[in-house]
Order: sequence, then structure tokens, then C-alpha cells
Amino acid sequence: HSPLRALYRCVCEKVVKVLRGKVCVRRTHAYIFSECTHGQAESVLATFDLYSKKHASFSIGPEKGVFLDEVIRREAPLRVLELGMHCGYTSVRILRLLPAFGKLLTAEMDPLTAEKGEEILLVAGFKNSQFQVLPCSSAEAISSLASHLGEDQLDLVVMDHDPEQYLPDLLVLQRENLLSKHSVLILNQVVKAGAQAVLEYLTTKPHSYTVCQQVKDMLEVRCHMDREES
Ligand SMILES: C[S@@+](CC[C@H](N)C(=O)[O-])C[C@H]1O[C@@H](n2cnc3c(N)ncnc32)[C@H](O)[C@@H]1O
Repeated sequence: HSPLRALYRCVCEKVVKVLRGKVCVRRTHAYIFSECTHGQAESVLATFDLYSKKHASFSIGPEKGVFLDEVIRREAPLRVLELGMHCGYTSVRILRLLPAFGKLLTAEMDPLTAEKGEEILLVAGFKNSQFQVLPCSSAEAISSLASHLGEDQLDLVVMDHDPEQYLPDLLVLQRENLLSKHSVLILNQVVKAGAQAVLEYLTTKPHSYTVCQQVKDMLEVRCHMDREES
């Protein structure tokens, strides 16, 4: 990994980004809707991956997707919160690995995106009893969690919304006692400047959080909230 090679890769990525243009929710949705086999989650994911090869996309993609799959298979979460659904790629990855009595709550701030993303989850064959799309900001979604979870806590939280929001949202989840000693956090886009605050916070709380492993810019963090801070 020489600095020259890293610079070359960075320039290539920037050029590809410019050539691909901006992420378009309507175009992404239309492509997935018309090209995938309805009712088959794996086909929906493969179609997203195909789309991302040719167009600008926010999807986490297959490499980070497999990393997330491994965490879900290992932890077998029942209550999952996703912040930043976009068109539903990550939601589909999560839902296909949840047991029938598991539940995904997913927040998406942009109303059109929330509507299109929800449609993709239905196209993939999931039922409304398995997920709830919260068309609001992460902060509003978190403040409404008690009404969805009752006494339950979150087993898995996936943050892929606005890195500036990661720390404030984590602090509220913590304060509202929504995380347990078994909870796992997945943070995407941790190389973005906005994520610096949450990374610094996590390192100052070694008795509450352990940063476990990372693939690309996605990080797994384990919670052990029952231990006292020293
Ligand atoms: C990078 S995309 C998520 C991609 C998704 N994980 C996937 O793989 O398809 C980020 C999404 O978060 C949404 N978002 C940004 N800030 C948010 C916030 N504060 N609350 C809720 N959603 C937010 C954006 O509208 C966008 O759709």
C-alpha cells in the first residue's frame, strides 16, 4: 500500500464518481423494480449490485454486505434499528437473515426515499409484520422507539445516515436504555470527518464499548453497558 498507489486509487474513485453523476432514488427504484425477480431477496440484492456497477449508488455493496451478514449470523438479533434506509439494500440484507419473529425498524428522513425504499422491501417479499419504515429523522425515530419496542432493547443498530448524527444518536440510545450488554453497533462511513466525534467517544469508554473489527469504512462495535465506567 504505497502512498502513490493510494493516491492513484483515490483519483480513480473520484473520476468514476464524477462520470456516474448523482445518486437518484427514482432511477435506482425503477431499475430494481423492473429487473429483479419479485419475491426473491437474493435477486433484489444482486440487482442492486449490478446497478451500482454502472450508476452512482449509496448501497453498502457486497463486501461490506457480507461483513454485516456475518455479524447478523453470529449475533442472531431479534430487534434491529437501521438509521438511513435509502432504497433498502441494507434493509433487505438484514431482513433476509432475521427469524420470522424478528423485527427491523428503519428510519429514512427523506419522504420520497422512505416510500421507494419501503416498496423495495415489499418487492423483496417481506411482510409489514417484519419491518417498520419510520419516515423521519434518526432523532425522531429514536424518540418513538419505546412505542415500537415496549420493554425490549435493541440487539443491533446499523448507522449509515449522517455521520455527524452518530454520536448524538448513540448518546440518546444509551440514555433511554435502549442498548444492552448484548447489543452490537455497525457504523458505516467512519472515515468521514463527521464520524470522528463518535470514534473519539468510543475510545474514551472502554468499559462500555469495544471496537471489534472493520471492513473498508464499516466498523463493528460491541456494547457492554452493564459494566461501570472507571
Ligand atoms: C448512505 S445512505 C444509506 C444507504 C443504505 N445503508 C444502503 O445500503 O442502501 C444514507 C441515507 O440516510 C438518510 N439520512 C441522512 N441523514 C439522516 C437522518 N438524520 N435521519 C434519517 N435518515 C437520514 C439519507 O436520506 C440517505 O437516504
